[in-house]
Amino acid sequence: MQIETLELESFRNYERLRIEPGPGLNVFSGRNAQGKSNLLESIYVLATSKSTRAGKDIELIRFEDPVGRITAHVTREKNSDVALEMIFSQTDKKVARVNGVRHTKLAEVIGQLNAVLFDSGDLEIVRGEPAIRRQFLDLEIAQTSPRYVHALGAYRKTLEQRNRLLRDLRDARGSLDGLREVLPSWSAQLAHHGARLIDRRRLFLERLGLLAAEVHETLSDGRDSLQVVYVPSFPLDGAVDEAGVREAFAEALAAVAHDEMNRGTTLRGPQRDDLTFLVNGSDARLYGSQGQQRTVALSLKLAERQLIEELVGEPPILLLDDVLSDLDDVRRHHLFDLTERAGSQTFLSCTNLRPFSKGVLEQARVYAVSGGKLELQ
Ligand SMILES: Nc1ncnc2c1ncn2[C@@H]1O[C@H](COP(=O)(O)OP(=O)(O)OP(=O)(O)O)[C@@H](O)[C@H]1O
Repeated sequence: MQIETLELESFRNYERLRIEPGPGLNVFSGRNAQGKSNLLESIYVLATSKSTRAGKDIELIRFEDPVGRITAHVTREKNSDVALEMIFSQTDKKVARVNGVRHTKLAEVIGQLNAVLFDSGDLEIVRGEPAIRRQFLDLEIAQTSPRYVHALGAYRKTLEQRNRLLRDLRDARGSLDGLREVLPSWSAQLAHHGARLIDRRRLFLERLGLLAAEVHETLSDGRDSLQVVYVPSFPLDGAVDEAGVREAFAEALAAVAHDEMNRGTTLRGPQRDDLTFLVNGSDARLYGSQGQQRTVALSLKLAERQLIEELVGEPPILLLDDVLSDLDDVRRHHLFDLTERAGSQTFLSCTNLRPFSKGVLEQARVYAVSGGKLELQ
């Protein structure tokens, strides 16, 4: 999968831009606030229809302009080449075109181009709150599993209703017998939808954990080991499949039902899941150095890259937004080596070229970024 041409029109601080990136490493170097992240963001938006930085689509349109546009010509090994276009307007909904055919349902566009973004925000996956790790899990699994997206929606709805019931029971101080009678059926529904999420998360993490451990070993030059541990909110007790998880979940809910009625909220389930990243056996969130935490985040993203490749049959595009600053020389060397061997077209932003060896720069296409303009070096 490769972007042959990328064109931006009134996107962020780019008035007009057209580039023909190389098939391997593309480096975008420049001072702060020149448009490096904006450029990488445009590719991510084209792939996923969402920005991780913009709260609203109109933030993507260049100040004062009515319409912003991203266009790319993508060659793919497994599918025919594709022309992608995404248009943002101050007044209308965003529109995407695939080979000139207009789509307003963006779900039909996602997946035409696969990209994995690594930016400084990903560090929060390691050191932030559990909710960030759950969001990471949900986003990554959703990319390749529409079934998971459905289960997630159904679970959230059921959880909301069950919590409302528990609040009613708490506020009525147990006097509403009729309400208490319906709790088991809500618990069964919750266990039904929740088991699907938990089972999928478990399988996904098994695969991602193995891949991330391999990448991590290479990035740390064999010095640090990584273990990704799934921490569900109740013991899975050897449950081997979705039915087993459902049973364990239902039992866990029954065991805390009294407590839940007193507190007015659901105390077990995937909304309380967490992940632990063990580096050499210690929790990286609590004991890891910043460099080690960054290496864990980078390993997860590179593992995700590999998983997508396994699922779609060709390597996705890699977007590395200012990730070199906290890696030592050894990790940096391995990162370049890995991305090169992986065969992913890579877009990397940085503030200077010092971290690169001569050999890497000779192979790369290097652009200087200044004030929303690019110059090929
Ligand atoms: N919608 C917009 N219209 C015009 N300019 C914008 C828009 N959104 C952001 N900018 C400008 O883009 C610049 C930031 O660009 P970007 O985030 O790509 O920086 P960067 O080169 O990656 O810098 P850093 O190294 O600090 O991360 C800022 O000057 C900001 O004002």
